[in-house]
Amino acid sequence: MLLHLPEVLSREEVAEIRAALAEARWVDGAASAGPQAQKVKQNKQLPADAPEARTLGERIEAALRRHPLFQSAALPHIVLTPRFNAYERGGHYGNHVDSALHHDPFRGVTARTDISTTVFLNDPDEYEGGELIVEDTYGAHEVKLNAGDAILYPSTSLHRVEPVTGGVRLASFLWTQSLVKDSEQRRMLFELDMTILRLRSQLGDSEEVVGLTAHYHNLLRQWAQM
Ligand SMILES: O=C(O)CCC(=O)C(=O)O
Ligand SMILES: [Fe+2]
Repeated sequence: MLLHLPEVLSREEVAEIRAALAEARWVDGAASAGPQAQKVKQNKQLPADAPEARTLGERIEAALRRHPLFQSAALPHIVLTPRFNAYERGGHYGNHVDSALHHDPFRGVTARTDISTTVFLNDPDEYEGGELIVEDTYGAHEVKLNAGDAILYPSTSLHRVEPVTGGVRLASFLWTQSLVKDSEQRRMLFELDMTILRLRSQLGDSEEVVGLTAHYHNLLRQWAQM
């Protein structure tokens, strides 16, 4: 499941984060990729252990955690500290799958990557190219969102960032270990949760709504792993 999260960051937050990124020290992104991804990666990143990356990353994480769709769709167990990348002058990231495990130097934890997230920090008209393409069994999906919006996709999917042929594409990206490892189970829980929300707004806490809510929690109890 690909999910668009609108307005994770406000316009003001985007502007503040971009101002801080303009002052930050950037390094070659290939250094932090595995052997396959390294060959197809051409971008810049903030060093994963840079103090300024931590402060900015924690702002992104707090904003995501406030977003009701993120909670429901990701069912986060561990959110790794968000990182930052920049693509310009033909910068791109060819087809790859994210490494199964990632270490968070700030928290000293290693997490399984179940869900990948990109938070866009530029509007689409600020750069040429730079689409995030995510492949799943239904084909290839092209994603280019407004500044402050985010996309969630299963970390199992092959994906790439097309060359940026004009302007600069800035983004924050991160991985989440979900309480529910299986993406189909997560999708069913998300759809059930959204349906219950709609029913509750129509019917209030009727007996049926309470019954479905019990099913939701009992399924989550079956499937959640910590
Ligand atoms: O820049 C993006 O949207 C995705 C980056 C990415 O795929 C990665 O760093 O693994
Ligand atoms: Fe990736």
